[in-house]
Amino acid sequence: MPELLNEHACFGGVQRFYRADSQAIGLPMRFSVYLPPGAEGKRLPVLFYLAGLTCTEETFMTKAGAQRVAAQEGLILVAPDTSPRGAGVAGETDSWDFGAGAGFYVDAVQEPWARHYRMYSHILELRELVLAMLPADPARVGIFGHSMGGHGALMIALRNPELFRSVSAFAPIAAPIRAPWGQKAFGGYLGPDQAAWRQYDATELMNDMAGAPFPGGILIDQGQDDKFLAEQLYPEAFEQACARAGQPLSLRRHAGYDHGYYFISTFVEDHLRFHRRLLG
Ligand SMILES: N[C@@H](CCC(=O)N[C@@H](CSC=O)C(=O)NCC(=O)O)C(=O)O
Repeated sequence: MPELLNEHACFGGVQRFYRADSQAIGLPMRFSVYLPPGAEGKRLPVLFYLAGLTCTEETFMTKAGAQRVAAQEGLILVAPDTSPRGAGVAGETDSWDFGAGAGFYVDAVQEPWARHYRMYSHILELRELVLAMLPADPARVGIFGHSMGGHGALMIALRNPELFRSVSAFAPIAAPIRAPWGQKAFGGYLGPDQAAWRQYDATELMNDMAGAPFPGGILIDQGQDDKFLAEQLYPEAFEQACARAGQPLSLRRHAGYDHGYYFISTFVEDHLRFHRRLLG
């Protein structure tokens, strides 16, 4: 059973932080949950948020300001950590864009990462755990995220449209195969064979689609003053792949906004309402 580490009243609901043994990771993993008011005796929609490089299960809950709208909309929010912690891999905390805090939501197959760095499987396992422990409706689960996690949300949703009914992202690393961050992570976790990287690249997955996996649309917000935009993010590649597949996409470009949580907190309400509308 998950261990409740702490909880805080928040907008009439409760903000909780948990630790639970992870079969996928082989270590305890932390995650956070926001439970809106009035959940007793109900089955509520659930929205997973995947955070970016250097973040933890706390970042979104403390910085995005999402709980007020989640309380209004009756949405459960769940935020996992971004990597295993304390895996004991030599050098895992040496860089901020690979290793600890940078799991990239893939299942590593390269040593020495393959034993614990299995974040793709962890997200799917956490979905099952959350559905079993919370007043959650398994037919109404959405996913979104930011940067590394924005890409993780797109990629996991595209691979599992039967498990996630809605998907959106803030400034995702939309085509990681083309990005220095993605090349470093996929090379390290998956090895040199780039053919094996495609299964974890949202743009490549969308390029392979014969039709729209999310006919209700996908929402992406992107700041135009994002210092990572030109080198790392490639939203236009994902946009072209969606157009090719006939996937409706709302890619909103915002002048003046950067990559950080001031940007996310500005538009998070739109994302929560977007998911609530699609999840019902
Ligand atoms: N240390 C880095 C900056 C790291 C950073 O910007 N992380 C982003 C996610 S980037 C892609 O996944 C983030 O969300 N940080 C947390 C925050 O509170 O802003 C550098 O030196 O540039």
